[in-house]
Amino acid sequence: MVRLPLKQLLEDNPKKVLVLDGGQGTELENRGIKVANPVWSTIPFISDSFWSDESSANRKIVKGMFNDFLNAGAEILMTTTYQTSYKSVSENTPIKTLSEYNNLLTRIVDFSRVCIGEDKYLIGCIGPWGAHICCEFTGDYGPDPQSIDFYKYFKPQLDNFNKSDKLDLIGFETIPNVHELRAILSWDESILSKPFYIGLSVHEHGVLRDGTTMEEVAKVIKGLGDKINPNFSLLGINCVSFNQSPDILESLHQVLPNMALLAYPNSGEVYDTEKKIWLPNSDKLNSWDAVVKQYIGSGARIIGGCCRTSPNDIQEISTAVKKYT
Ligand code: MET
Ligand SMILES: [Zn+2]
Repeated sequence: MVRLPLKQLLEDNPKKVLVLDGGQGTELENRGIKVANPVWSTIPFISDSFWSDESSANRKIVKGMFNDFLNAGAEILMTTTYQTSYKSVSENTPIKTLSEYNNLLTRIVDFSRVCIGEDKYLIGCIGPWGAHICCEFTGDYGPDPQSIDFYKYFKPQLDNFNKSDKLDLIGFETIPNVHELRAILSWDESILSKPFYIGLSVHEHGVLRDGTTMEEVAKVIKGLGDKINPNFSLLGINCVSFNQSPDILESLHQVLPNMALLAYPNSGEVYDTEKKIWLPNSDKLNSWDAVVKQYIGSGARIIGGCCRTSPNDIQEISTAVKKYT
């Protein structure tokens, strides 16, 4: 095995902090792929030419993105499968059957693994239920969130990722709603058989997008006691406001001091989910150097960037991680 199992790497080296990549979806957009569509960054993989034509322009773009994140210092990278749920794909693309869907996911994972090589860690990225109706930044899951069948929504993607030996970790990203958090944490090893993390979508005032406090989040986790799935490896925040992210991570650390954390904020620009555009961040208060220092002090073990962060950001993160570990 070229890579130590990720959990072992983190446990055996308590000081090790892994540098994650940046916002793949927005980075693909910067490079000319139109991601503003219902399957978002899955779009380049939907066309047959991506797979049949080795010199396809989109193939070069995706490869180039991974390359630039690697050169910037990323040691753990994600598949661009944030909006690749079976529901989103089968409702919005010509891919309709479960077997075509599995073929798509397997091809994406295999391609991503080839792009990053055997020595880097690969995360199978899974967006929240809310992503398919654009509410991961409001957390508004409708009048009856407790009756949503989250497992039905996630199962096809999970089943595929669980089986993949090319993936080291499953990442549930941008989870904005406590019912969804509870659902994911209720799944045992028969449902989630690979190490996984949960990235919370947190409001700049420090509560989950649906208003749940970090104390309540901690209560959900502590309440599970030893029933918690042993594959639950890290908790953290992603796509949260850059400026507020150190305080938010610290508040999570305060309530869950023994939990390995991860943080990958967005650039601070604000996403308009209707128009699918980014509105500028008028005042960037901190540097990556300062932010990374605080994250590490708050127990972060994986640090990177989310939407609108680029290889340049990852380079700055990587420099800061080296400085503070
Ligand atoms: N990992 C995802 C991406 O960069 C996260 C999106 S958050 C809206 O595309
Ligand atoms: Zn993001």
